[in-house]
Amino acid sequence: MQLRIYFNPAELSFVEPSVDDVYIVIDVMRATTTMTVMFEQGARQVLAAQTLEQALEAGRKVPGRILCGERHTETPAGFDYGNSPAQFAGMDLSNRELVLTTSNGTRALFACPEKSVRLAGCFYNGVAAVSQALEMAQERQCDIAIICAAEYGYFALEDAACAGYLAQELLHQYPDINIHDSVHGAITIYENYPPAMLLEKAQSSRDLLAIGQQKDLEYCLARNQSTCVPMVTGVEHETGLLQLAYPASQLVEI
Ligand SMILES: O=C(O)[C@H](CS(=O)(=O)O)OP(=O)(O)O
Repeated sequence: MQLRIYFNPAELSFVEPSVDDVYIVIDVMRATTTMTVMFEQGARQVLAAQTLEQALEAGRKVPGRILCGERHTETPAGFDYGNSPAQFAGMDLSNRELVLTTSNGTRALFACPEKSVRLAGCFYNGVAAVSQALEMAQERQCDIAIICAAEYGYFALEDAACAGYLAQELLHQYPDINIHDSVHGAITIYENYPPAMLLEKAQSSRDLLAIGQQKDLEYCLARNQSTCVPMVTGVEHETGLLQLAYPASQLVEI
């Protein structure tokens, strides 16, 4: 079994990513942290949309869906909520369906091979995400890839550091895994930029602080507070949105 890390979803277009591998997509600030919190709060399903139009259409099709997301951190017109994990942590989402479109995280899910196993990982669910990925990779006898969502196509320090954290945990759980050069790089980044340092140095932290979202940072930078691991379970045929569920008993297609 091999582990590779992609620091930017665009790297996938230079290789032939295998549809059989298990992909952990990381967008620490904030999409994959937000998804994890949504399921913690009881959500039945989260539908990831690439565009605002797709999200609005999915909301129109099924009354009762909650429309969430952002563009440049702002809640788009016609949406119910933004992309704040702290806000969702205060809501009862029992049995609700949410539609989510964000600048980087939801797009990264779409960048992975269609029909591949995709898990949403972050500091908040780190150990659980790694355990789930490992279990699935062992069952399928496949490799694991960690995809950093990055920031508008640019390297994002917090995603790379989180990838290093997950890789360290994976090595702890399965020391025999073969690691690619990218893994050494990510672990070095994590060792030099643990969450306390990311709070100060990561551009995304500074951006969230500037708009008064410091509460979000408490969720995004906290390690292992959740055992929820959102997973892509299929595609909604009418809209093309990716369906994410947790727990596995709610799996739709895969
Ligand atoms: O909502 C977020 O934090 C970001 C938007 S931005 O990159 O900070 O402008 O979206 P995400 O897709 O969660 O990275």
